[in-house]
Amino acid sequence: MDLSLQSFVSITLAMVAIVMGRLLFSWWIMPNLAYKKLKANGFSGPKPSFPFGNLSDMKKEKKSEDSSPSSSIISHDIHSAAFPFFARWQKSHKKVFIYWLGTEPFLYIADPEFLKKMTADVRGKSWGKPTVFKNDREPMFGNGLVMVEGEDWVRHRHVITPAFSPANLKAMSSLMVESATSMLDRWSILVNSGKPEIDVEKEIISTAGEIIAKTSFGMSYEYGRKVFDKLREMQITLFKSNRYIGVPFSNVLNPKQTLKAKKLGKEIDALLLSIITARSKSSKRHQPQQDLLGLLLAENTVDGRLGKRALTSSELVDECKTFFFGGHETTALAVTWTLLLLAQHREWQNQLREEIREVIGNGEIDATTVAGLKKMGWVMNEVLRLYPPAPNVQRQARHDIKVDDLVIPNGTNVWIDVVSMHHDQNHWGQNANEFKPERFKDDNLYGGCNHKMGFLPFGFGGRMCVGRNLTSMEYKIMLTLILTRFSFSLSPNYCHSPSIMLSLRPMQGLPVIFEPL
Ligand code: HEM
Repeated sequence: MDLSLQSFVSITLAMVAIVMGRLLFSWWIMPNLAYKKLKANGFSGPKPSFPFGNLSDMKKEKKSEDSSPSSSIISHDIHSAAFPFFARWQKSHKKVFIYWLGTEPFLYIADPEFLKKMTADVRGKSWGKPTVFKNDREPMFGNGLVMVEGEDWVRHRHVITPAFSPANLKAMSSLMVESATSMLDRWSILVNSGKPEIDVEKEIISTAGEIIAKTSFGMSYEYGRKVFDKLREMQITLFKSNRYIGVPFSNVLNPKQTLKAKKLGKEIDALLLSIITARSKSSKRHQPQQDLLGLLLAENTVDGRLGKRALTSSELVDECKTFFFGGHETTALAVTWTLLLLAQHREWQNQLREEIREVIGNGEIDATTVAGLKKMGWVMNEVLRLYPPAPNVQRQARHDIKVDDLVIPNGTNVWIDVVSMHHDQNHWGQNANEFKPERFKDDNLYGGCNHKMGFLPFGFGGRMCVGRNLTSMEYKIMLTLILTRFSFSLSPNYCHSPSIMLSLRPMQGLPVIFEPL
């Protein structure tokens, strides 16, 4: 071998060794060090295997659950349907244990008291989000509020919170009424033409998508509709693929989808940037637009008040995507699950109609009037308890956290099982799995749960959902409009299969039979 070939081979071998060493370090040594520290606290958990961790078990169990013959029986005791593996592991490892997503260990928590002790002294800016999810959901959230951390999170939250103030939300109610009314007009045409059965899940998700696009970046704008269509396409592309979160090179398993999502991501960013640039120019001459982007732009530039804290154009792009992905499906699923429960409990349809008559009568449906619908608020809370659209909350520790005499080490991934806590009879009583909106009558915040961390539909602490008031308004507007136009019952074709696809959704849709009032 001549000298230059020899040195080429040695350099190549050295580079391969460095790459292999780095991979070994990040996929084997680091996770195992983290695992050892966590395990030193005495936590147990299911046995993982490299490189899938416990994912194979999780996927297998989900499949067998989906094809269960009992899936047509309607039970609200859904934990073992939504998370069969967690329900099974809880039997051997109780409510706090370690499991693995690929090469990443996670601390699983379904015990509100443990959660309270662990989170009491950690401020919003001191929480991180698990790196595996940040990577996986990068095309959806980028550096938007859901994923940013530390001082950046404080800066983003500062600019964004005022956009969701009651006064600003009020201005959005007419957009909601408009979109929901055109959905119901479509339903009326179907019902009147002898097709009273409608799969409401798809309908409501697409209407909520339209509403969030209008309220986020203004669909009436030149590029608004295009952004909306591409955002939906990206969502389908990302979640159609069989995903192996935490497994090395998992993106390579679906190269086509990964490339398509990347391409769509770039196109969406470019379109949103053109909207932002056009708006920034015109807002100097006109009143700010009353959608979230318009409000953020105004907040960003008021007399230079925010100075260095202002969001950059690319951060604003990520926030628009965050509102779309974080805000429409969750809200739509809250309405969808409500239609299931109200179809089963027609006495509650009547009670809500009665309340609408008393509170709104023939008046206008808007932010102020729907705010007076108290019973509807109990129903919303009870639905979010039984069928939480965000079925888990994830965090990553950014420093060591003490829980009594245990230490949860810096870097620990945390997975909080909201579905389990919302159905726990130890905290909600014997009727935990029954639909009883009246439990929120005298305890609007906690529904009589005996633990303050037992009801977390919108998360907790400083990082609690920023869009919860927008959701409450949209939910009440949609439901009021539906209840005043139709009564409804469940179709015999409905198959009860609550499943997790990022959100908690009815896997086989929700066919409902409508009768005009
Ligand atoms: C039923 C509807 C909704 C549910 C169940 C829901 C649930 C959640 C949950 C569980 C979190 C995580 C909180 C935590 O980590 O403790 C969250 C955060 C967030 N949500 Fe929502 N959400 C809903 C609607 C919305 C809407 C309508 C928007 C915006 C238009 C929105 C925007 C966000 C944002 C930006 C965050 C991140 C907050 C932060 O980290 O500071 N959400 N939401």
